[in-house]
Amino acid sequence: MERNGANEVQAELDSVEAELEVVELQIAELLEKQAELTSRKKRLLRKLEDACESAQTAGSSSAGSGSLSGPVMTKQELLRYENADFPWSKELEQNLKNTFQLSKFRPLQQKAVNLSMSGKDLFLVMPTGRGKSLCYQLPAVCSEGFTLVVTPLVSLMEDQLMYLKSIHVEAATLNASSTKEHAKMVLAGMTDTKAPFKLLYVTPEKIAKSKLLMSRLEKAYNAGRLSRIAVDEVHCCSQWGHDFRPDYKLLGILKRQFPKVPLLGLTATATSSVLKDCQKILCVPEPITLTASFNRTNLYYEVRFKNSNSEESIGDIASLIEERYQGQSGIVYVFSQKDADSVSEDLQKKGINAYPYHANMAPEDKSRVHRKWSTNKIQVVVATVAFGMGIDKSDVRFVIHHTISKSIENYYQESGRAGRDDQPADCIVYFGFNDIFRISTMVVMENVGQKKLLTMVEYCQNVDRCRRSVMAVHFDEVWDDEGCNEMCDVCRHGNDYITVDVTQHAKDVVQIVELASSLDEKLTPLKVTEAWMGKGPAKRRKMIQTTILSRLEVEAIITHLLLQGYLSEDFSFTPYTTYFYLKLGRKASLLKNQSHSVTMKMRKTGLDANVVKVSQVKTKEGKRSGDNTANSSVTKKVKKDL
Ligand SMILES: Nc1ncnc2c1ncn2[C@@H]1O[C@H](COP(=O)(O)OP(=O)(O)OP(=O)(O)O)[C@@H](O)[C@H]1O
Ligand SMILES: [Mg+2]
Ligand SMILES: [Zn+2]
Repeated sequence: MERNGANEVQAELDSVEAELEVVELQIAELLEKQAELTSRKKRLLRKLEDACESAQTAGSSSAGSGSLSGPVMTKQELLRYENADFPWSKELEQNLKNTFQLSKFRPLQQKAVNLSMSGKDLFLVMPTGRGKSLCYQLPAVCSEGFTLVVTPLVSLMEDQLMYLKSIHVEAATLNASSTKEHAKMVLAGMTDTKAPFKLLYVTPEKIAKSKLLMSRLEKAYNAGRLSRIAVDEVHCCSQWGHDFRPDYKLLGILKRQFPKVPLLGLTATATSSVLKDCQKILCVPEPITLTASFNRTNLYYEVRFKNSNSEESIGDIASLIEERYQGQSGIVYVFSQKDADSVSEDLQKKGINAYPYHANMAPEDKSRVHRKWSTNKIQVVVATVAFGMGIDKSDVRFVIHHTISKSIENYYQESGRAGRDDQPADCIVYFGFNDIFRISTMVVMENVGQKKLLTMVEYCQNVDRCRRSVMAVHFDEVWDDEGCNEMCDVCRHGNDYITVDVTQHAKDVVQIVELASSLDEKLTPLKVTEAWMGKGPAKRRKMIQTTILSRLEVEAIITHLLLQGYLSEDFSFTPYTTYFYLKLGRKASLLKNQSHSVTMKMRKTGLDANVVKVSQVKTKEGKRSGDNTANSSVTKKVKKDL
């Protein structure tokens, strides 16, 4: 009797505990939702504030030219720097036209130049290819003495020197490959009143390691000849940035030793927390931050599904290049050096003038490919991310990602090589299921590697928000959906989505993973996919619910479950490789709750009434059909199974 009583109590206790677990997860979900809403609220308040302020100063601030911040000046005060009535304005104007041969400033350039000419410390965040270099080159030409420019790569330096030489601006460089005589000449030139150069480019290593350089800089400083310090790619200071370089950490010495020299930090991608970190590292007390809108209006963003069959995606890329970009210049970014070689070979076989580029090539081969591509003798460079910083070809009409990037920042930067001439250009990413895990195991050691990768996956998987708005939120920018102008696949193909209930699918997949774990087995995403599709061992098939969905659909749903936390990653290390397995995520137990449902937004194209419609978002017809666009084909078949 007593024993029975104890059993009953135990059973009730178990059930209460299970229920409690579900409640706790629901609380966690709500807290997540609260955080998201709070951040949206903050953004909207900022937007409102901006709107009120610009209404007060009607007409004086140009829309879309970016936002400003900084403790030293109010927005009102900053407006004055947009003007051309400074003592140096005439000289700037003349040099802009005659030396740089540019007809007018681009948004924010004039303000940045004026602020720097006034001796202010400045962080300039401006999308790649917008013309950050001019913001220190022009002041350099119009100031006494010289500007010290810190650049992370020698190739970047050489490009700039070549360009400056072509417009007859004197510039010099000091790096590891400088000869003794050259270095001697440059060091002497730093205090020469005849000013043999206006810009001196150095690597951060030089500052960190060369006492001689520091002592000459000090002399130049005391003689009033060090007019400005520019730190290019300033995000390299911060470990949170996407391109951390240890030597940048030591650059604080510059501001500490030369406090009166204005410093200008430049970057294309830095969130406010990265900038704060850079500010601390560089010892700049109160910089003004100018942030140009990240929005590159001439770029069309698109995501396409990549089939696990690589032949198919190469064929797709080849016909795109042949049909849409005939005779036009472009880049295909790939995951690895091996991929660079094989993809370019495949494209060559299909008659496309493509060449590989990766870090492991001999330096002369790399520069030959770069040169030939720059002069249009090669149409397509098939490259790893080694082909990155400093690529400044203005007429790149397409950047195709054969594999997703490892973060949104990286994607923004890489795709941003397109359309620097402001003419229309396309940024297309091929989104493949297996690539997620290839990259995942590569970034496993990085602090926030997984989190960043998942934001990229979210960008690709998403079909219910403008691609630009996804980036804007990521870059902390206030976003207005009209800013896209149908220049992304989501906006262009109409806002015609439905929400599909995938609860039963989620339960089936979770059951597969659960079963494996009860048998002490780990499943890779590929194994989960195959098991669910009924391709696993016959004995196992009887114990699970298999599906008739297509591979792409299965992959889309598993990706969704991973992004939503019903599944999560489980790494395993061997001396040779890292394995990615799927395990139950923190939300998996929510599925035990009868009332819990999992939904997924999908494009409506081709759907009929069999689909479980939870809510129909909008029904505007798209301008083009979106068949090759991510998720469209998924929805077509989900209906069969639902
Ligand atoms: N006011 C302007 N009008 C027209 N073209 C300009 C203007 N300012 C700069 N450019 C051109 O824009 C191109 C890109 O400039 P720059 O290399 O400075 O970009 P960036 O912002 O430093 O990009 P990245 O982040 O890739 O380094 C150059 O070819 C430059 O000549
Ligand atoms: Mg630059
Ligand atoms: Zn859009």
